[in-house]
Amino acid sequence: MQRSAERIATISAHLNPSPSHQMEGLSAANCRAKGGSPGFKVAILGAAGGIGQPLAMLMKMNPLVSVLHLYDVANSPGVTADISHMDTGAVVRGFLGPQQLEDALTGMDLVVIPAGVPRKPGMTRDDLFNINAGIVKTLCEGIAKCCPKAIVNIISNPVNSTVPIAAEVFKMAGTFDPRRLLGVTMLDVVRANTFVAEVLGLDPREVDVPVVGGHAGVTILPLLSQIKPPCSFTPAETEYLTSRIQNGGTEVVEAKAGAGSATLSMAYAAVKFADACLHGLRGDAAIIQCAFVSSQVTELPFFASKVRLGRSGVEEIFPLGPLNEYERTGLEKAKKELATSIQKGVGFVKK
Ligand SMILES: NC(=O)c1ccc[n+]([C@@H]2O[C@H](COP(=O)([O-])OP(=O)(O)OC[C@H]3O[C@@H](n4cnc5c(N)ncnc54)[C@H](O)[C@@H]3O)[C@@H](O)[C@H]2O)c1
Ligand SMILES: O=C(O)C[C@H](O)C(=O)O
Repeated sequence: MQRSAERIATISAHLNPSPSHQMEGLSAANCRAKGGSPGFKVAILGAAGGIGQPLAMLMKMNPLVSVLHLYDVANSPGVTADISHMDTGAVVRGFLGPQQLEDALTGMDLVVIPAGVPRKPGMTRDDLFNINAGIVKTLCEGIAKCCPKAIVNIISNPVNSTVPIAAEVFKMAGTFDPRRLLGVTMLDVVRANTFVAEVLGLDPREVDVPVVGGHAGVTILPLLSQIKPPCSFTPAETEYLTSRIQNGGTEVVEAKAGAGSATLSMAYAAVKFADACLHGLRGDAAIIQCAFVSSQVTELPFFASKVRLGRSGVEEIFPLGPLNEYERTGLEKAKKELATSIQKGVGFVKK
């Protein structure tokens, strides 16, 4: 946790304020502010995108954030100018293009990565691999160099491969700490809570569905037998809910009809997850969320399950707990597909 001491000067430096900001000798650079509130430094890579923009807005509203760096290869100055006018505590700085990546990353406590292309109807997440693998690799090389101790939240798809890519990059750089690398599967939990609450006639805020495995199709495995509050489902309800949760992303991709994939619900989920990471970093007790992490819960090197977040990132990984027959069958299918996706990510960096 660090105190920001250069609040206004940096806003001005990075946004190139227009003359209207500099009337009568007073510019943002010589206002009297001494510093921002104490908190964490967070970077968003891909901050001008469909997820990046609402994510940046929500992170600017988070009282745990003192400095917010918005990096993209396009349009980050405009998004930064816009977000920086919000009267919340975090200082916002914008960074544009690869030559500013290192400045964007230096000193960060948490880096959130939604950079990359989204799906169009008819595509799988794996169809994004060819473009997004290289993007995530480059960004992670920057993290290894400039903020190797940062917690990294990977949103870019296919998460089942991009997280292994990040791990390999960090291993090659000698900076890999498995506790600090987390694939964001929070949207699956958010969807599961919503859909289950609909079926049961409950408030979604009172429902907690563990979702394990990974983040694509059959690798998304909701454990309906372990929901809180404890409830039972008919076989038809189990089938409907599992299928809807596994295909929630495709539901949005088809509804957007070529205009991208989930952005607003994802920004909400990303901020919920990033906030949990920040509470963990602050040392708050019992911060537990599902995430796709380096894991020994199964024989696979990466797996999503409930984890406890703390000052070092992932401090405990919980076992899957008792599964029913339906979930055990789902787990075998999930592991088979996950193994291929993980290997594809590892191979991409090693080749
Ligand atoms: N994990 C999840 O649950 C989840 C949910 C939704 C979307 N996603 C994924 O998130 C990614 C982004 O989705 P979106 O809808 O925001 O896409 P988008 O196209 O709207 O935005 C992506 C942004 O990334 C930027 N970008 C491209 N290359 C970059 C680079 N090298 N460095 C920095 N920024 C770069 C683009 O300029 C753009 O602003 C996609 O891969 C999508 O599949 C994941
Ligand atoms: O479905 C997608 O391609 C985006 C994301 O992974 C989602 O689950 O919404």
